[in-house]
Amino acid sequence: MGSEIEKTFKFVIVGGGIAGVTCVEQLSSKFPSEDVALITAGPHIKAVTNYKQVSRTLEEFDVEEKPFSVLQEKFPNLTVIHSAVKSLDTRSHCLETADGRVFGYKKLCICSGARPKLLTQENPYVLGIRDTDSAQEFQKQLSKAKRIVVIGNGGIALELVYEVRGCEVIWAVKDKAIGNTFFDAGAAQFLIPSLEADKAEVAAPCKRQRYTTEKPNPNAAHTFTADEYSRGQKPGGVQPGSALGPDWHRGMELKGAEQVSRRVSVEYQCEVEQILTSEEFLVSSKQTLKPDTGSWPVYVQLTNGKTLGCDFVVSATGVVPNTEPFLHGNNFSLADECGLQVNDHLMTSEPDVYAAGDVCTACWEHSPLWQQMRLWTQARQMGWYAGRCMAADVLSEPIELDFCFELFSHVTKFFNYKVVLLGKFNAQGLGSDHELLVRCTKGQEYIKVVLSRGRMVGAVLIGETDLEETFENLILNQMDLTAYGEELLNPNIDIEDYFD
Ligand SMILES: Cc1cc2nc3c(=O)[nH]c(=O)nc-3n(C[C@H](O)[C@H](O)[C@H](O)COP(=O)(O)OP(=O)(O)OC[C@H]3O[C@@H](n4cnc5c(N)ncnc54)[C@H](O)[C@@H]3O)c2cc1C
Ligand SMILES: NC(=O)C1=CN([C@@H]2O[C@H](COP(=O)(O)OP(=O)(O)OC[C@H]3O[C@@H](n4cnc5c(N)ncnc54)[C@H](OP(=O)(O)O)[C@@H]3O)[C@@H](O)[C@H]2O)C=CC1
Repeated sequence: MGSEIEKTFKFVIVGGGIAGVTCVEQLSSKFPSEDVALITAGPHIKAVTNYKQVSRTLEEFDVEEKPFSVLQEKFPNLTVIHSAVKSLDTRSHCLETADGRVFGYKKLCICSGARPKLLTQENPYVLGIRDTDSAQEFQKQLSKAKRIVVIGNGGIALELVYEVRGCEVIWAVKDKAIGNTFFDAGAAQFLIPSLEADKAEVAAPCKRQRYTTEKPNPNAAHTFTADEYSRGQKPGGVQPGSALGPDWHRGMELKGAEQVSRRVSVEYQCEVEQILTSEEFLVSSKQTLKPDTGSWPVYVQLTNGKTLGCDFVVSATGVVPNTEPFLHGNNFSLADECGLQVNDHLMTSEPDVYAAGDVCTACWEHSPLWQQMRLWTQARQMGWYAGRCMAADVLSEPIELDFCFELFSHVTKFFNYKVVLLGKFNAQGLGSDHELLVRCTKGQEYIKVVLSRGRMVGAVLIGETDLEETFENLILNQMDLTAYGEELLNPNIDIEDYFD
């Protein structure tokens, strides 16, 4: 590092997303007389508001994009540094920002999030969605589009195919059913009619977490390349921001150039073979490819033999943790998907360096009912727990793994239905050692329970089932339910009262 250390802070947190901000709040309030710094590349911070613990593990909260001043006014001991971290030296305990300043730390927490794992880099016709700016760029491109191709079968794809209007959407998934990341084929079958129905006809709106942003920045229309994200660069004067979250599309018209309502077709069990420009397509179509009608700026060749022209491709194909600037010259252990490995105290393999949220990979021995998913709730829980672990370390106090890591729980909304996922909701890791109970009322609810050796280990609840708390208890207390058999889901038995 070239420059002199400008200041050494007791705690430095990198990243102004949910994980980083929650960690900052924890430490700034616990140590009001110590210097705390938040270094973040994005132009805003994410603040959790209206936090409510719904049950032992289920929580609800809203997220708001706020200016830095909100945090600084709340915590006089906090300094917010608006710049990307460019390099880290864990031996000398200091880091350098993109604007050339060097800061020291006693304890560091890396909460730099993740970036879209795009199918291909640097192709202007392949978009990813991560933050407010990339969502606005998507909206801009969509307003001129007649057809888009969405690749991926997880959260973003599920949201987009349902929300986009006025544009034909072709959705290509690797699997036999939609929504593979969140549920099974049965749930997919329950949800599929919603894609065909018009928006107003389907499930009644449900209460859920909200996401609000500052007014859009008119100069902020820029799609960040993965490289820009990972290096925290500053293209066009703007910085990569933190990830969007629930209801990010609310108040944002996701409308294409056509006068049609929702028009979605699904291509199952296929992947992208290659993405071609119109020129490449013309050349190859003369040889082997079967031409699609019309002329499009970009063509997607799928492994099922189809080649589809479209205005642009959305690569909703997961995320890759933003570890890049921190690794060089240090000795961080990385997980397969490149996350910073953390132990049950959220410590990385480097001394005094912690990590939380999307950037890290939970490498402790998990509770049999919990798994990591890169979600808003887990980012908040990890940020909060990392702050507590850092505090305990400084105070030489013992600390046990927080209860929130006992049971996986996620509340969200897909196709306008409330969706609750608990424990091993997709029988993850159970092999054949499980049985499923399912109750489904078309257009109303889908309930699936995963049982292993007579005990409930997971559940998927779609619709207003009101069963989440009862099932959460049954999963946590591991009661033997063998005697109840299929009666567990008998609609004529009020299971809530029964197990109360
Ligand atoms: C479109 C979309 C919809 C989603 N919907 C949901 C949902 O409905 N429910 C749900 O639970 N989850 C959802 N998620 C996932 C959720 O938003 C993320 O898991 C969560 O926000 C991650 O928080 P984080 O703090 O770890 O990272 P981020 O929010 O990505 O924050 C990372 C921060 O680090 C900063 N940063 C990055 N690199 C550097 C650097 N080198 N130097 C300094 N700062 C840096 C960034 O500017 C940013 O402020 C969604 C994600 C997306 C993209
Ligand atoms: N409501 C919610 O909870 C929401 C949560 N999110 C979160 O935001 C983040 C980003 O969302 P998203 O991008 O949808 O990520 P997800 O991880 O949810 O889904 C990625 C999907 O893309 C598939 N995929 C990966 N690589 C390829 C490829 N090369 N070709 C075709 N398909 C591929 C994956 O399949 P496979 O798994 O088989 O690799 C998976 O189905 C995630 O952490 C997600 O959890 C986003 C929106 C809503």
